[in-house]
Amino acid sequence: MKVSVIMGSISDKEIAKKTIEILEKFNIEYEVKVISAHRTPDKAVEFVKDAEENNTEVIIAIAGKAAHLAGVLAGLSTLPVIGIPAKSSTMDGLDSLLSTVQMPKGVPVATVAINGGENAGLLAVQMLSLKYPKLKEALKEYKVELKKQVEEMNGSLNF
Ligand SMILES: Nc1c(C(=O)O)ncn1[C@@H]1O[C@H](COP(=O)(O)O)[C@@H](O)[C@H]1O
Repeated sequence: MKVSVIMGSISDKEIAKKTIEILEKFNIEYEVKVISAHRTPDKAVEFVKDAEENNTEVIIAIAGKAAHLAGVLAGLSTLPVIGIPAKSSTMDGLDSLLSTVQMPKGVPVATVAINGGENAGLLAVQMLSLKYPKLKEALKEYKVELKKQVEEMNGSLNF
């Protein structure tokens, strides 16, 4: 079981960190690579060719601006691809959001929010939990944690 986290550029690193934190919390093996569909198209093809043999079960692609990375990887692979639009330009990430989410039919990319590193990690865990029951249990515990956090917010209301 492995998740591959692919960034279009090292400038997307802070978003990748948020994803990795989640994957580590759930003890999921991962790899991180910089591959650009624009700048290194050959590497994108090569990565997808090897991905399944290397035990990758979910691909997470982070890209800003004209964010074609997730779509290209999805076009090359039958693995689920989660796209994280990165806020990296003068357009506040709306450019990346639209170019990640607006895929033509036949090639879905599960797109999370702009800079949504955590949710991309969690979505990957949820996908894997269909196959690995231990992860399902861990996700249930995570939900309990979330509930506690909201209860604490209510406990500290002070108007
Ligand atoms: N959108 C893409 C792709 C791609 O889609 O292949 N490759 C790089 N990029 C994005 O360009 C932005 C600026 O990159 P630089 O800072 O390296 O110029 C980054 O957010 C990257 O993800």
